[in-house]
Amino acid sequence: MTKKAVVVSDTKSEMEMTIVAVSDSSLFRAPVQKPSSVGYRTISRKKLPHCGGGGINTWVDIMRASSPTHYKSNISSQDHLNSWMLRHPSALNMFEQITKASIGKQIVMFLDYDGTLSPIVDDPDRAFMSDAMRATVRKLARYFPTAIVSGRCTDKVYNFVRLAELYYAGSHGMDIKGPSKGSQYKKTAQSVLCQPATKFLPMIKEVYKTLLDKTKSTPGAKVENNKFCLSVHFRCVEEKKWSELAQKVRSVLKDYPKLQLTQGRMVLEIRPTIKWDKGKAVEFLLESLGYTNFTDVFPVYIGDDRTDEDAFKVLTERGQGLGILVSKTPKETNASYSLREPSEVMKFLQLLVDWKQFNIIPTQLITYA
Ligand SMILES: O=P(O)(O)OC[C@H]1O[C@H](O[C@H]2O[C@H](CO)[C@@H](O)[C@H](O)[C@H]2O)[C@H](O)[C@@H](O)[C@@H]1O
Repeated sequence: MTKKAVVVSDTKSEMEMTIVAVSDSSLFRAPVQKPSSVGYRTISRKKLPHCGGGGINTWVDIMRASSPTHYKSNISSQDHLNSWMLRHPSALNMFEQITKASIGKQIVMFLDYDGTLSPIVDDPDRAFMSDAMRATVRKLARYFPTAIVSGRCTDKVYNFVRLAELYYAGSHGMDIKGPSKGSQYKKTAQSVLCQPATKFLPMIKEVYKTLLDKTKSTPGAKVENNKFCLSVHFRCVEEKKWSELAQKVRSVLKDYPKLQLTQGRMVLEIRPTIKWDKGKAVEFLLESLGYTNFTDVFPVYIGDDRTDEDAFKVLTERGQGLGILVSKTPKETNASYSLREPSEVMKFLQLLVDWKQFNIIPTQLITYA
């Protein structure tokens, strides 16, 4: 059967309202149309070259690719955005279809933190979420089991979010904790639910100290200890120093083949080489919540970063629920939908609350068209 979905773009253009034909089964899947590689960031989320592999230039290219100012498109950026929006429509405009697809299923919410609940800022220690966002997430958790899935360590992200009723999967899912109080969805008295990388703790501590020492002479570089993983931030490092910084990180990691390097938004992330990521954390949490049956659950994952792609991919592969990428610019993604920024994430979460609380027909809520 074929349905028609109204896609309304944010931007003033001929694409403002487009009727797209989508089949029932493809509505919540990754887009059917294969994206042209022209103008897309082609640096994939694969691991960065380790000590042996890839020259220093490869590293710097990868660092550049994570900076929006370096993003270059061969086609007009407006056309590019419009075509991307057709394949990843705004979750606000698709709200009715999303809620319809969830009927008869329990929605479970997975929310990334940085760039999703809080705006990206220069100082990682000051990435606060607004009180309004906190109040919205609190309401959301009353109606739907809700988990924060973050690259930060669980304690740190908890200190930003400060909602005891949520699940937290910190360190890219390597430190999963259940609600400490106030959740009807709490399934067990245990607080720590899963820590698959415990044996790496001494190594991570050692590398943290070495990286602090090695990078202290690079102005603007910041090393963050996320317990089971580390972040080396280069957002505030002058571009001409990126190569030097990459070289320093590389020289430290060459002695630790059991650690791998991945990349986030202007950050190099160091983590154990275990087969565990945000996608695995989502699967673990769904099982912990008792949703082993594919037909009774509708997971929704919202995130902005490359590490969130592991979770989007899991949902796409399971053919379950949907992923929403938070981005203002076109990016290669496994997510089906998009939201432009944290303020839109808040609107979407509020729509879910209103829909559940007041049973309001979603179209009455949508004013974005
Ligand atoms: O999975 P997340 O919750 O998105 O965590 C990923 C990284 O987020 C933080 O860094 C990012 O946000 C900072 C504050 O806005 C920004 O300065 C930085 O450039 C971003 O990469 C966090 O500090 C990292 O440790 C996380 O790995």
